[in-house]
Parts: sequence; C-alpha cells; structure tokens
Amino acid sequence: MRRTGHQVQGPILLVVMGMSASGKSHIGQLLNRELAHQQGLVVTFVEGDDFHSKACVAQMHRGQGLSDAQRWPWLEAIRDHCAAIVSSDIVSHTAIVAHRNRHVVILACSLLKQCYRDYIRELATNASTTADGQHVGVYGRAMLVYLNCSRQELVRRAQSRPHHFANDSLLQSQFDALESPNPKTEEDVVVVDGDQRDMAIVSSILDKFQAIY
Ligand SMILES: Nc1ncnc2c1ncn2[C@@H]1O[C@H](COP(=O)(O)OP(=O)(O)O)[C@@H](O)[C@H]1O
Ligand SMILES: O=C(O)[C@H](O)[C@@H](O)[C@H](O)[C@H](O)COP(=O)(O)O
Repeated sequence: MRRTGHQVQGPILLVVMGMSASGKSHIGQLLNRELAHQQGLVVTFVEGDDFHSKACVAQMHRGQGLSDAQRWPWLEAIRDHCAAIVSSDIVSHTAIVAHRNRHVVILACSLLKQCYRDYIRELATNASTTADGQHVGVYGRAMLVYLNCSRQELVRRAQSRPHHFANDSLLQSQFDALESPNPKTEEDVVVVDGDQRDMAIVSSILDKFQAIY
C-alpha cells in the first residue's frame, strides 16, 4: 500500500542517480545539509563511489565502463550498507520509532539500468521476500531522483574535476548503459533538469520530497 503525506512509517531512502558528473555527490551533499540543518531530520549520506573496488576504479579511470558482473557485487555492498544503517533503528521503543520516522538516508549512486534501480528499491518494498530473501522493507519509502543532464554539461562538469577518477572518457560507456527512468512506468522516480544551477535542483527535489514526507 502506498503511504502519502506525513504517514510514512520508517526511514526514507532518497537516491540521487544519473550519469557520471551529473552532480549526484554534490546535490546529495547539499540535500544532506538542507534536510539536516533546515528541517532537523536525521540524515545519513552514502557515497556509492566508496563501494567500488580498486580495480573497478582503475578501469573507469582508463575510460572503460563496468560490466554487469562488476556492478552487481558493488550494488550488493551498497544495499547491505543502506540496510545496516537503519536496521539498528528497532521499532519497539517509542524514542526509536520517532528517530526512525525522521531518518533520511541519501544515496548518491548512478543506477543506470532499471534492474539496478529495482534492486535498490527492494529496500523499501512491502513484499515479505525477495529472490535472495533479504533486505526487504527496512525503509518506509524510496524516492529516486534522476539528474537528467545534457551531454555538453556532463562533459563540462567531468572536465571541471581533473582529480576525480572518472573523467570525460567514461561518458560514452555511461550513455551506452543508461536506461533513462520513466516516472510513468517506474515507481518512485522523479526526473529533474540536472543542467540547472545546484540550488534550483535542490529546491525542486525538496518540493517533491515534502509531497511524500
Ligand atoms: N548543478 C550544478 N551546476 C554546476 N556544477 C555542478 C552542478 N552539480 C555538480 N556540479 C559540479 O560538477 C562536477 C561533478 O559533480 P559530482 O557531484 O562529482 O557528480 P557525480 O557525483 O554525479 O559524478 C563537480 O565539480 C560539481 O561541483
Ligand atoms: O555504474 C557505473 O558505471 C559506475 O558505477 C559509475 O556510474 C561510477 O560510479 C561513476 O560514474 C563514476 O563516478 P561518478 O559517478 O562520481 O562520476
């Protein structure tokens, strides 16, 4: 059952997704600041890039995209971590229930294909089991924000951070892998114009977040 308004029970998973250099980390950190400082929520920021192996980072640095076989263990580690963050928020004590209902986990992660998004969304599904029988329903709700950027802006931003492992040579493989999320057919997806200035993006995401929180 879809819960709306202020009735979400349990923590919220707010995913900032999109291609390399679309602004996931930057926007995720700004959202962290806004939700924690301005709105007094308990916020945990998770950087998806922190879960890549050294070999995968080196491969992406050479401009070679990851395969599905390389991405699945990475996604599993991220999902395990996101589940573990909130699993200590046990439901039986009133104070902890209050904490749970004010906890937002922000995840910056590309999630280029729908199957990757479906896998992460299972963290907030109401079903009682998944294929592997784990990590279901630990979040009350998920919201996946897709930063939809033009190629020109992605190249510009990738070139603006010369010390990052992912440079503009990775972009073509990201375009090749991308399955753009369609909010009409995919649950809990919001698409924003990622070419906008950062605070305009944050403001638009916060508006949409308020509608579900
Ligand atoms: N809306 C924006 N406008 C201008 N520059 C941005 C914007 N969002 C991010 N950036 C900059 O673009 C670069 C890539 O952003 P980053 O957050 O590292 O992307 P990602 O995490 O998606 O790879 C960084 O230098 C960042 O400061
Ligand atoms: O799924 C993938 O192909 C990779 O995970 C990839 O998305 C990677 O995480 C970033 O693109 C590189 O790091 P940035 O997103 O920070 O550029």
